[in-house]
Amino acid sequence: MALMTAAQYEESLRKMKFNLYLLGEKVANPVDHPVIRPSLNAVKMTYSLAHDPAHAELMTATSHLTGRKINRFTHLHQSADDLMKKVKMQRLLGQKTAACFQRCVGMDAINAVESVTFEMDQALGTEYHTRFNDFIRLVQDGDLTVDGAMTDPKGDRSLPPHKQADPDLFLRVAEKRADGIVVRGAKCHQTGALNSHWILVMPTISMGEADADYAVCFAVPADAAGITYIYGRQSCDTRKLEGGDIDTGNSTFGGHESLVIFEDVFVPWKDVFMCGEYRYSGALVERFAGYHRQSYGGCKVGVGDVLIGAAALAAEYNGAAKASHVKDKLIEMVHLNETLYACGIACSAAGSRTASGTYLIDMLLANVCKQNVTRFPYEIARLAEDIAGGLFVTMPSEKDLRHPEIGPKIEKYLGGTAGVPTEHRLRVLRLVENLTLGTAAVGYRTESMHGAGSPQAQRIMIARQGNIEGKKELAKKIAGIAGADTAPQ
Ligand SMILES: Cc1cc2nc3c(=O)[nH]c(=O)nc-3n(C[C@H](O)[C@H](O)[C@H](O)COP(=O)(O)OP(=O)(O)OC[C@H]3O[C@@H](n4cnc5c(N)ncnc54)[C@H](O)[C@@H]3O)c2cc1C
Repeated sequence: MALMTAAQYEESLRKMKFNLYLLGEKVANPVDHPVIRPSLNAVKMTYSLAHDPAHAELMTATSHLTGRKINRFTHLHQSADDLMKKVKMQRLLGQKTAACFQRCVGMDAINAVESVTFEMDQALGTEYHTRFNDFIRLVQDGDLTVDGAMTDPKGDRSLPPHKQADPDLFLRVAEKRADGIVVRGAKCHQTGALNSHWILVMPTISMGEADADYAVCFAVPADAAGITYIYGRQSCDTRKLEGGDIDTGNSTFGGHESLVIFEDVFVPWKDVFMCGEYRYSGALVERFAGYHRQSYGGCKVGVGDVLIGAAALAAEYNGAAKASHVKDKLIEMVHLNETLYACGIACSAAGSRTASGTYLIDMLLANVCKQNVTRFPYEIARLAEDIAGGLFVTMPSEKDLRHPEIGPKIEKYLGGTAGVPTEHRLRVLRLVENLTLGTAAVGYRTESMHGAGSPQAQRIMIARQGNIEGKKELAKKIAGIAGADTAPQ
């Protein structure tokens, strides 16, 4: 089986035995839990669209390892065209779900680990890449969802891992055995962890020699013994427990994040892809972050398309659609959204081949892409809130709308343009709320800020790759400045 159906994917998750806590209670069945279910539905879309002939070109690829047709989320990019198709696929899924569909972190992680392990084996004579290819075959043939786990709790941000008051604040190798390693620590903010079959753990920062125990990369079944999940709260999440389908804004799809704790988890050597080679941790972090910064030039754009559509509908439903400032605000939203897309496509088109054959995005452009992502969705959300009017945060609940006595009063007083049902107006306003302040704002706003690294992380990469010295030489030549300067650097 190289392509699972959405139903097979759901069944495969039912067989997982997660040790999960949500709202202070142990959850035996995450698949049917009303708080979690929308996030499963979003990942399911990555499976169902792969079977739709209309989307097969974006959603599937040919494995360079087996020659079989696989889901693009399990593919190792073999060309710049593959990189561009990835971004287009992410936009499509953002449009279909208006939420985080979670499968990108694993795709970005496998691509980063593949090229780095190749380079490690070439330089060090290790066998990490051979092992990793076996893991990739498993993922591709089984059409598995992988959680890309990079972010450690990090404790005191001014201290490296080995200087933390608690040695487990970065995930580490606690014991090396003949048959494998035992790891301890945690990963925070893990997107889609409970919708994943495997976790691919990577180091979170560039490490030095004293942190060699923390320079560890491995894969582990997501329900392995010793792993505990504590489900992350999202704004307005308990609305999903109230019944109805208006107040959630998007009752079908969502995303999720989780705190994942590893307490002496055993990993056999076959699934270990870095263990102490601290010099390679920086490259792994940079490549994973680079791919993920590219990803946002697709997924956030697709979600942005839905938000722009919702704002346009809100204006139509309250009679303001023809106002020139509203039209101009919608144009500005499109301009910002397409700028993000242009960045995602550009860093893909300018991608290049790594030593392993896997294609890597242009790092400078991917970092510029993400830097824009830390800003533009906020502006798009601001404009959507402007156009929506205040009702999207003050309107009564669905239960009030359905109430025999007060429902008709809501119908009468909260209607907009004649002929548009009040319920339609309220539904679209709840969607705006969902994307700007509700559960989906986790993905659309704060993940845009911090996901794939906080803004400063991109500025460091831009400083490193921006070639200011080269630009100075260009200016000197044009200005007719010859010879060396003595000005302090
Ligand atoms: C919705 C969401 C989903 C995510 N999904 C995933 C996922 O699937 N997998 C994954 O691995 N990670 C994931 N992340 C984690 C993401 O990569 C981190 O949030 C990001 O790297 C920032 O880390 P932090 O949240 O610990 O913030 P912090 O490190 O606490 O940063 C807060 C601020 O402090 C600054 N700062 C931090 N350290 C230093 C320092 N040493 N010196 C100077 N300034 C510093 C930062 O620049 C920032 O301004 C997700 C995050 C979010 C919000």
